[in-house]
Amino acid sequence: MTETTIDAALRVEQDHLVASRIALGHMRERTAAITDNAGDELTAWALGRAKALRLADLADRPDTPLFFGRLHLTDEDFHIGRRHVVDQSGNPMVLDWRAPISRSFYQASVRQPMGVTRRRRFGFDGGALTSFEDEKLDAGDELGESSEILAREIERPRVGPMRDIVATIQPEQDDLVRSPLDTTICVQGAPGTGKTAVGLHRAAYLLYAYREQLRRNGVLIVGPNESFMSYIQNVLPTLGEVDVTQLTVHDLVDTIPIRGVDAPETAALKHDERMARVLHRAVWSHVTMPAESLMIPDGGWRWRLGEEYLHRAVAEAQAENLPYLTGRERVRAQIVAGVRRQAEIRSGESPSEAWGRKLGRSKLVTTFLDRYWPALNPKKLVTRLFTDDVFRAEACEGVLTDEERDLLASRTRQPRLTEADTFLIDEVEGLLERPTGFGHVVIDEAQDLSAMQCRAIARRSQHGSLTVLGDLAQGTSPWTATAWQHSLSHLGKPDGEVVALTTGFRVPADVIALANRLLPQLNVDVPAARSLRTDGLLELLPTTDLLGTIAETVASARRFEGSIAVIAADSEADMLREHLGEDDRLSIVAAGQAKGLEFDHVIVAEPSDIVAAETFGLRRLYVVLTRAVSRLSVVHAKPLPEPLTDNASTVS
Ligand SMILES: Nc1ncnc2c1ncn2[C@@H]1O[C@H](COP(=O)(O)OP(=O)(O)OP(=O)(O)O)[C@@H](O)[C@H]1O
Repeated sequence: MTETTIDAALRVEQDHLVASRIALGHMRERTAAITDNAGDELTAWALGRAKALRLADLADRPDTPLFFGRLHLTDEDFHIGRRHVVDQSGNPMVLDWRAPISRSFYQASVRQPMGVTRRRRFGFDGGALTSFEDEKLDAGDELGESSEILAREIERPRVGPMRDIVATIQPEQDDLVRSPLDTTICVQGAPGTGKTAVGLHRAAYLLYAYREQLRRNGVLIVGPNESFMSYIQNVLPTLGEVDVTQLTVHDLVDTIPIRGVDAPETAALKHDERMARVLHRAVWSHVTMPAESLMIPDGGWRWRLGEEYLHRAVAEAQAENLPYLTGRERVRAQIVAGVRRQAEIRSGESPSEAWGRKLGRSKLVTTFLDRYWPALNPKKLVTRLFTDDVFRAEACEGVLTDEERDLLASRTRQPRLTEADTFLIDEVEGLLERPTGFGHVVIDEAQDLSAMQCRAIARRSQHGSLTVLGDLAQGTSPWTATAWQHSLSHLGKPDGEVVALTTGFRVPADVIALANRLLPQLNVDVPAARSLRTDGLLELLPTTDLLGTIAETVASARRFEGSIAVIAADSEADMLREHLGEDDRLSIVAAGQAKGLEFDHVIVAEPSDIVAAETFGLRRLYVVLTRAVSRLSVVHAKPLPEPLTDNASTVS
């Protein structure tokens, strides 16, 4: 195309963008005009909520493109964007990226054109359309990873929270994003390969493709900590999905105040899967077989339920594998049924439902249940496990060693409950009653979850599916996963498929090459990342004045656009924060908090201290080094950790 035909074509596209924004405005007006005070209060509330969600979905964000691509099929063409936009007569102006036709925008290739003759990608500056790039697939013309628009997108300076990648999702990512609702997938992705992005886009895709199903039970996103949650929290709303629950794994079970801290070996034990067996036994040890008959006065009658009948009622409820409290109710119902049958035989008619309810709730029946199948309080039960030696010994017998059992013992009658205890209490709650489950759960940084944390998630996704995201090489928790199969079993989805992502979109090639030197020593079997990015800067800066060199490096980092982070061992972060200050562009980040985040320029302070600070220190360093989007400076006064010393010289 000549310069002028390109300009003319661009103008036509810009006009289409303006027209689409106007059409979206009309759609919003039509939605706003829908009356929501029809019917009873509940219907009006439901309508009002649906309308508010729809309006939020139709919000125009002037700083993001309404469409980012155009597909020419043999005899029709479509613009592809964030949501459906139709004109006043209902003709499509923009197709939602999640619609079935849009799939070919992400997947079509010269080898498999999927009916696409030409694919156009648009370049944007904020919400303004500035360029386009064509691939004439029918003429054998395909850009793939060499697309300049893709390069610009992954090289752009990062500011603020995470953005969506909807315009440039790559084919292998798209396969994961569009996998069906009934499939659980586990993505083992090297740093910066887009795991988090894929998980969030999958959530948005499922909410579109299975809206009715998911409206009932919803979608949950689980992440490791608050800073990570706030980093990702805007992605789904910009994709039009506002009705999603986003929680840290701690908030998922957060019902009691945490006042204590466990010794490391006690915490590790409490997070071990064997605790599930201990708790199961502790709960069910409360059920005993009735050793008496029950006389029930009812008006002028006295009904008798024999020991054998009651025995059978308890045994059958126990055999049914129901949640504990449902089992208790089952026995109550059997008692009522037994009396009802006698009353029917005696009088020839069946007593009313209200009679049955009253009888079931009577003091006599409840006292009987309290003796043989008592109601339980999860917090009290867990506390008793720590404080009652006999109870603990019985629950742990044959499951834990004596030393392990003793680790659970509390020295006080009122032990201060710890973070690990919240998962034990949640496990007990799950044994008593099934929690309401989500239709789909996305779990990020899943390699760090313990067996008991996985089980807490499993309880909330029993009838739903999962997207499990993580990287075994970045596992740093004391109970970090060593194989995805274990995590998937604890998550209740042993058949989930494990898929690897290895193309890196964040970390420049030189930086990933440095980080990859650590991989052989991380004791995990994962494929290394290859970077799509050949730009970037890596410098190793030995110094005798650590603080001075860090301050100088920060000053020179400010010459470039984008975010800067100084990442240091947790114990040093406060001191550095005091020394360097923080502002819009500069963050001082404790190594323990860096997971999942990214910054244009990362300055790593004294890597050997980061390694020395914890058991999985080398993995922590691997996480820290791979946070860099464009530039990485490693400042050190002590020798570098051994794997980094090979050929270590200033590289740029
Ligand atoms: N297809 C893509 N197009 C453009 N940018 C992408 C694409 N995929 C990923 N990215 C960008 O790459 C960066 C890394 O993505 P993301 O954080 O999802 O990776 P990750 O695998 O979760 O990384 P880590 O495990 O290191 O935390 C983000 O800035 C993301 O926007």
